[in-house]
Amino acid sequence: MKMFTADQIRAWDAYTIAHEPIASIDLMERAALACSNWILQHLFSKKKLHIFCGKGNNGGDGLAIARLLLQEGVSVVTYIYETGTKGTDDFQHNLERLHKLTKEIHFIQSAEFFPALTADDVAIDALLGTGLNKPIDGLMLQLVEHISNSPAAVISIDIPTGMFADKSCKEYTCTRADHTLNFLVYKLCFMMQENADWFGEVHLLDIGLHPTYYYETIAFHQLIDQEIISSIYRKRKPFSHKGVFGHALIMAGSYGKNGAAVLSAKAALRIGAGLLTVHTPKCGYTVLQSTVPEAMLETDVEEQHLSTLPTDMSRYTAIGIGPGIGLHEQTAELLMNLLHTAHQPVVLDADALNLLSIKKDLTKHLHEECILTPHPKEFERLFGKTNNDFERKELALQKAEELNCVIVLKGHHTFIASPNGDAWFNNTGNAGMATAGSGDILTGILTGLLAQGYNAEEAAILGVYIHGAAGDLAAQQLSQEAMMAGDINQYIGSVFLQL
Ligand SMILES: NC(=O)C1=CN([C@@H]2O[C@H](COP(=O)(O)OP(=O)(O)OC[C@H]3O[C@@H](n4cnc5c(N)ncnc54)[C@H](OP(=O)(O)O)[C@@H]3O)[C@@H](O)[C@H]2O)[C@@H](O)CC1
Ligand SMILES: Nc1ncnc2c1ncn2[C@@H]1O[C@H](COP(=O)(O)OP(=O)(O)O)[C@@H](O)[C@H]1O
Ligand SMILES: [K+]
Repeated sequence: MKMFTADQIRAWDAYTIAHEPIASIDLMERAALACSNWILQHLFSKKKLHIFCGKGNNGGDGLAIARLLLQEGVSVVTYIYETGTKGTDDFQHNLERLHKLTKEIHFIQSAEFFPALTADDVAIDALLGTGLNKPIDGLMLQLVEHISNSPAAVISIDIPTGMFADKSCKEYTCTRADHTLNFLVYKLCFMMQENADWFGEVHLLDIGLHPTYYYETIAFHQLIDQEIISSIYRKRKPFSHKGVFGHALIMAGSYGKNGAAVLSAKAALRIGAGLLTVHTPKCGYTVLQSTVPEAMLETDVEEQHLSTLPTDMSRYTAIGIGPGIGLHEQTAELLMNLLHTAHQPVVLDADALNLLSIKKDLTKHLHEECILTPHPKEFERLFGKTNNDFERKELALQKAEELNCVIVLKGHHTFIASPNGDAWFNNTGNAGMATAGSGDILTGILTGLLAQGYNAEEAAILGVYIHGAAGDLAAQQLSQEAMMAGDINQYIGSVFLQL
């Protein structure tokens, strides 16, 4: 699904008005209807609704929502943030219509006009939407804080007031919503960890804008969805043999961390690699042979850490390195040898990334079939600090282009930066995956997909999606608390059955 900027959404609005054609006020009515239906369906109608409106079109939505809910018999009081200036045309029009229906319209000119809000109330935040052009301050800030700090349930229309759709508002305050009713397509701001405390649960509402604009407009970011996955995923042909699905090599484990190798190895097999060899230190031998009998094993000459590449590297179609390998000097040499010689696709994770951040000049050996999978801390070690999540995303794109490799920046909405500038956010996965070993499984998944011939960008998109979707199924069955990383592997098969 394409993700548009606030400017693009505004242009889509204008395109729909011109080409459907439809009057702007009728478009606002559609948006308001979608919101009021959502509110009615989610039982908030049982409580008293306080609708706070600005004088832009976000406020216009609020006024129309007030009218639609009043017509359904809901108890509604409307408040208008008074600026002393006239509202937009659609705002004024909706104000006239609301005046005909109710006397419960109050104007807020100072903090004395703020209503008391109780736990039985619902506050609807229609103060400011995508027209925000500076951080909120003064009375607007006080009102937003009043709403956010109240015990009422808070629903923001389109976007919490004070949040910028396309840039950071980390230093500022926004409405703290329980739910945000976001129109049409996800905005960038909802992908960012730093905003998570503000927007609550985001619900996507279709307000029926013209499809042609959607199809013809280039988006800078995409949210990975079923359609994208179906276009990448290749079904197996009936006559295929195991040679077709590649030979994956996983280099993982060290003394006390051979479990990481087990998790990665199982994931590489579950995702469908034809053959798998695991390269571990000698101490991993019994662990691997007894837990992953499907895998072949090439033990290192060293007992406790990796030091030397396996003998015939040309056998492998894809390589994954990093889970549990530690930071031994000899392991760093192995990584250096690998990057100097490997022509195959390579996934670098965990300690391979930490070694890379110690020996940064090795990054010049990365190539377009390499995938780096840092979590935010590893990303920072590799590429330095950024001021906020938006800057970090930009840095990931810049580094992907500079190093000519795919960067998978892991998080709740994992971000995939491609060397060609493509930018993808993932929408599967849950907090149950914030548990030791989840990342090791992703390494195995990505290596297994590369071995099967998916290119690095395809493998990253498909792999991150399947990893999260398997995590979601595991959480449904076992709870987020009780699930363990190994459980993610158990549900990879169920995800394939749904593709
Ligand atoms: N597809 C669509 O697009 C559809 C969009 N729709 C709705 O329209 C909304 C966008 O409406 P919008 O453009 O009128 O902007 P909105 O946010 O209501 O207010 C702008 C006003 O706020 C002011 N202002 C700005 N920053 C401020 C600040 N910090 N503190 C105080 N004031 C500030 C600014 O004043 P100025 O600085 O220009 O004087 C300006 O007057 C969108 O979110 C959605 O809800 C639907 O109705 C239909 C389909
Ligand atoms: N709250 C969350 N929501 C979605 N996915 C998550 C969440 N927490 C962790 N994950 C996923 O789990 C994996 C954790 O990887 P990583 O941090 O390397 O963990 P580990 O070092 O334990 O293997 C990543 O793929 C990440 O996207
Ligand atoms: K709002």
